[in-house]
Amino acid sequence: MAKSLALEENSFSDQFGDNSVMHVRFNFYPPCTRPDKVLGLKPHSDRSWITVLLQDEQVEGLQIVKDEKWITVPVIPHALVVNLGDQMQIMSNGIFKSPVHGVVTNTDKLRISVAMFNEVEPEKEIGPVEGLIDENRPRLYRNVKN
Ligand SMILES: O=C(O)CCC(=O)C(=O)O
Ligand SMILES: [Fe+2]
Repeated sequence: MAKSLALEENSFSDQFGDNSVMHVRFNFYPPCTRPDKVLGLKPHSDRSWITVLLQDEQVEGLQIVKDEKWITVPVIPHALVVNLGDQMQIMSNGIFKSPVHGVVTNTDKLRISVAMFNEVEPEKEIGPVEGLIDENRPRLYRNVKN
């Protein structure tokens, strides 16, 4: 990803710290009689730098905002969904986006997913890579900790 922006290969990974963390969350969405009223997971963006998601093989539910519209992420058996999070948006000074997404419920089927969040070391400050800040693209984010 760094190379695709003509940066040194380790420009982002240098910011991860020696003790970067991975959190894994198992999500269970029971069937719901009122999917029009009840969300499985409210709209959010992930704070990670990258999230790898194993969706339920049979039941759709994940939606993502693209061009101001909600679109359903299709279920592709044995495929992983790779999603960028806020830490990558910050380090890339807004070039890589951390999309807003959420999960809708289903009237008659339960749904399970497994999300793996890769995050920088908790006490490490991250910020936009210097090479991505210039007069045309000013610094969009201050330095922050996880
Ligand atoms: O269940 C899903 O497909 C998405 C889960 C998710 O966005 C999350 O755990 O942050
Ligand atoms: Fe998420």
